[in-house]
Amino acid sequence: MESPVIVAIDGPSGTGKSSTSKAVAAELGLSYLDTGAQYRAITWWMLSNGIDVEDPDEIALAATKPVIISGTDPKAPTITVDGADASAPIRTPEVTAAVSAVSAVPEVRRRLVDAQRCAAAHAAQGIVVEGRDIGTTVLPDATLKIFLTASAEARAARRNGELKGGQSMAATQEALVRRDAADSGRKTSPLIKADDAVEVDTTGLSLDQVIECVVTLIEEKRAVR
Ligand SMILES: Nc1ncnc2c1ncn2[C@@H]1O[C@H](COP(=O)(O)OP(=O)(O)OP(=O)(O)O)[C@@H](O)[C@H]1O
Ligand SMILES: Nc1ccn([C@H]2C[C@H](O)[C@@H](COP(=O)(O)O)O2)c(=O)n1
Repeated sequence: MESPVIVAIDGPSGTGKSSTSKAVAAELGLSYLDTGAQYRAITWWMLSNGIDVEDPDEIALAATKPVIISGTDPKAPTITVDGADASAPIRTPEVTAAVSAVSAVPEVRRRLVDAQRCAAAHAAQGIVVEGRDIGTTVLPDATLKIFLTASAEARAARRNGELKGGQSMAATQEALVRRDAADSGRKTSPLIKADDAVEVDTTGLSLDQVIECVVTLIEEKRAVR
């Protein structure tokens, strides 16, 4: 029997990882895992429980306390923390501002990477997993690795479209670039392209074109297995 297809999609913020991964997984009948949502969920728990998110030792001591569960249906992904729906609170500006610091703590990464590998191992039809270190660390034997990129200007414009004008383009771009620098500069599992990943620059592509490109790459891999 053919082994399930495992797709790793990494890249900086706003390159289209979530939108692409969900659509590709839904089209091909695969599971979907948003690992950024898990780092956001643990960050939300830390902020809600009075943990100093500037103190890596305090974060490390608390890292195993919250119970984080991700639902992997690409048409209705879910995330709960200690049984409560966390899908809205993990998207607040407070969580976005703190998530890079929390996700740089090795104890946080260890527990989430274990959960991510477990989800991939149990996906009977295969899975699309998106994040920052999926191809390099979490699933180094993935069937296909994609690294999405886009200019900082394009990414800021996309984000501002979501924020519906609440922030200037320059401020959005500055926040994106600062988060990328923190995620790329950390010691443990930094954001970096895996040597064997296919880089797709999405700057001049529509979302539908990116989805089509990734589906084609997966079909090509499947055809030669
Ligand atoms: N190729 C594209 N062209 C235009 N808009 C796009 C494209 N890809 C994604 N978008 C839009 O850009 C925004 C950000 O996309 P998405 O959330 O998928 O990015 P991401 O890489 O997962 O970001 P983050 O890492 O911050 O979660 C969304 O509003 C999405 O609809
Ligand atoms: N595999 C991952 C996924 C995410 N992170 C961290 C770094 C990001 O800034 C943050 C939020 O991710 P997003 O929801 O914007 O995709 O989570 C990570 O370190 N490793």
